[in-house]
Amino acid sequence: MYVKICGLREPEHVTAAVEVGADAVGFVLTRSPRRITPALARELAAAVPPHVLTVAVFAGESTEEVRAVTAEAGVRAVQLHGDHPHADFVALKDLGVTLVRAGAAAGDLRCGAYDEDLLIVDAPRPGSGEPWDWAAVRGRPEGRWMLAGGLDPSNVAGAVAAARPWGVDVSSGVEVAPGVKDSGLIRDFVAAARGTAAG
Ligand SMILES: O=C(O)c1ccccc1N[C@@H]1O[C@H](COP(=O)(O)O)[C@@H](O)[C@H]1O
Repeated sequence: MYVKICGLREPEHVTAAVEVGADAVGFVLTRSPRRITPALARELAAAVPPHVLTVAVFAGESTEEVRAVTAEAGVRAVQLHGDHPHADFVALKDLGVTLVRAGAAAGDLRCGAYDEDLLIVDAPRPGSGEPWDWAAVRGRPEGRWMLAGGLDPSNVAGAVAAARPWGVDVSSGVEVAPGVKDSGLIRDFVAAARGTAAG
């Protein structure tokens, strides 16, 4: 089970995510209580070992802005929310980073349909922490896709059983307040997602 922890802002939480075995860590570079500067993202990404993917999260910015900010942040993947056309993903191919397409369950659910490398199937309002009907997508997405939206340590195992994703992505569910992560919740989430939780 691939696990991405998103919206990280503090070195201690990046370290916690890496230590408990997260596969990817996300930095939000778009409008959000979790937004950080490209310079801080670069600093945080520099401490992440190469086997963990560093992801910059955008929502609706132009490809020119995505390109410039990604270079400044020094990350290895770009995650695009919003109604980006296929052409935007094609235009970003030469960045040489992993491209992640994120959207609600209403869109095209085939990973690769837009030349992306990974797909995230999310709630209608990304980063809101609102659960949705995860079971409704079971059997529909194809390829390397992550389930997101309202996941937390207490519900992720059930969500995985219901939707059968390749991976999971979380932000709000490992926070004690909007934008404030908790290392214990990060640990619990990764364990629960992989079915290794105690008790
Ligand atoms: O986390 C944010 O603030 C955010 C803002 C804008 C676009 C995407 C954002 N995060 C993504 O939303 C989901 C997590 O949602 P939740 O908070 O766990 O319900 C995930 O894909 C994040 O990468």
